[in-house]
Amino acid sequence: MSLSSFEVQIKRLAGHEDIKLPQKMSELASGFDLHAAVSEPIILSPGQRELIPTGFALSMPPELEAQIRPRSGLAYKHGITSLNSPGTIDADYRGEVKVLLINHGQEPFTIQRNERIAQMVFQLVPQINLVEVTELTETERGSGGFGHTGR
Ligand SMILES: O=c1ccn([C@H]2C[C@H](O)[C@@H](COP(=O)(O)OP(=O)(O)OP(=O)(O)O)O2)c(=O)[nH]1
Ligand SMILES: [Mg+2]
Repeated sequence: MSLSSFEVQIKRLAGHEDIKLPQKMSELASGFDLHAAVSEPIILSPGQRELIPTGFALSMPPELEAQIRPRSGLAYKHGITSLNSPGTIDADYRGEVKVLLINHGQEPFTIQRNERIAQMVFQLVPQINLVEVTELTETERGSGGFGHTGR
C-alpha cells in the first residue's frame, strides 16, 4: 500500500537562520518537533502562558491543516503543555507559526532558543458543504448524549 505524500512549503523568517526547521525525531514519527525561536531564554512561572515563536511560516495544500500538540515528555516531567491543544494552523495562514505554552507545573521552567517545545502534525481536512435543513435524519441515539449510556 502506498502512502500519500504532500508538498508543504516552509519559509524561514528573517533573523531566525539559526533556528532548526521542524524535524521528525524518528522515521515514522507523526509530528515534526518545533523549536523555540525566542531571542533570549524565557522563564515560564507556574500558571503563566506565553506565545512562543518558531521562526517559520508555511504554505500547504488546501486539503491539509497542521495541528500543534504538546510533547508528552515536557508535559509529564515539567507540566509544560500547549494551552489550546491541538492548535490549528489553517491552510491559508501565512503568518509565523506560534505555540501557546502554559506551565501547569509547580516550578518555573526556562525555554531556551532552539529547544523543542511542541510538535506539529499534518492532517487531512475533508472539504465540507454545510447544508441547512429543517428536519434531520432519525437515529436510535437521537439526542441522547453526555453519558446517557451510563458511566
Ligand atoms: O497554536 C496556534 C493556533 C493558531 N495559530 C495561527 C494559525 C491559525 O491559522 C491562526 C488562527 O488560529 P485560530 O483559528 O485557532 O484562532 P482564532 O482565535 O479563531 O483566530 P482567527 O480569527 O485569526 O482565525 O493562528 C498558531 O500559529 N498557533
Ligand atoms: Mg479562527
